[in-house]
Amino acid sequence: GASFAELYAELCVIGRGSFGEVLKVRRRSDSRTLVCKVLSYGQMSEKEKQLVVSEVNILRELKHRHVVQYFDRVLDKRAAKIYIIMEYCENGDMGRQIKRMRRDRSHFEETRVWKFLAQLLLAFEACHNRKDIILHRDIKPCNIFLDRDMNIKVGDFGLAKELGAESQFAYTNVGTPYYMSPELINEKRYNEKSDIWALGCLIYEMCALRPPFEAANVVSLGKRISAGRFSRIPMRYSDELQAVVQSMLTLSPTRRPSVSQLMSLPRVGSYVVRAR
Ligand SMILES: CNC(=O)c1c(C)[nH]c(/C=C2\C(=O)Nc3ccc(Cl)cc32)c1C
Repeated sequence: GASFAELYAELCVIGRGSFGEVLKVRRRSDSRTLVCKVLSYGQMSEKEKQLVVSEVNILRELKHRHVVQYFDRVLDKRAAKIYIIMEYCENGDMGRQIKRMRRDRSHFEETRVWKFLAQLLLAFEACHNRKDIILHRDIKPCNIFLDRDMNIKVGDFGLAKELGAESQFAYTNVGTPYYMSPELINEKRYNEKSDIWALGCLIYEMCALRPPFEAANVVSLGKRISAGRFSRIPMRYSDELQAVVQSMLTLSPTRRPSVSQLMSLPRVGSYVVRAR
């Protein structure tokens, strides 16, 4: 088939992940601006290659307005690279937005935080309802993207997640696992409720512009998370929002609300726009 360069014009590098680069590209056929994740699989084991193939196949099936849309993939056997073409999100990642808010001493309006929560829950609902999908499990601000209207688009970090786990890759995910849930610290299995914990950390960070649990190193971070104490989100936000964040940061996974319980909250429901 046609090569990557024949189909897409490379515009610039807009991100570097632990797995490769994220390029801004223009599709030659219709001049649409898209994004391309370049994965070099030269050093991958057979198992990792299989993981990439299965991840991409899952990506292709998942179509949801709050999940980053997958468009195409191009394999370059000679260069041992796979190009994954996805939707361009003009407002970049949430991590960058939060940094900008902090720098400008600004903040997200409460209504926008509720809207983000509703959109993230819709994306999770789409993922959770497809038991087979392992897309999320690495929810953090830099994996959440925003389109030109500031709508949430959950990234496809499944690739990085699987590759990073056991690959010889310089898995440069040096970030501190701020959103690690208590059950993960106690080596329990990861489950949907671990996503709810991470979602609670994310919503908390959108309000406080810093994560609920911080520490100098992973060990003391683990202790703080297991203790489960964190300060209230800033007073400009309602007790209702504080209560929802508090419920998602419940230490016991079984007592943490599920996606559907959170979606049934009246304040959340008012922001849930159901596809017709
Ligand atoms: C400074 N960063 C940016 O401006 C930026 C913008 C405008 N978009 C992005 C990233 C993506 C983007 O726009 N679409 C994406 C789809 C998948 C993945 Cl893993 C990343 C992206 C970034 C990192």
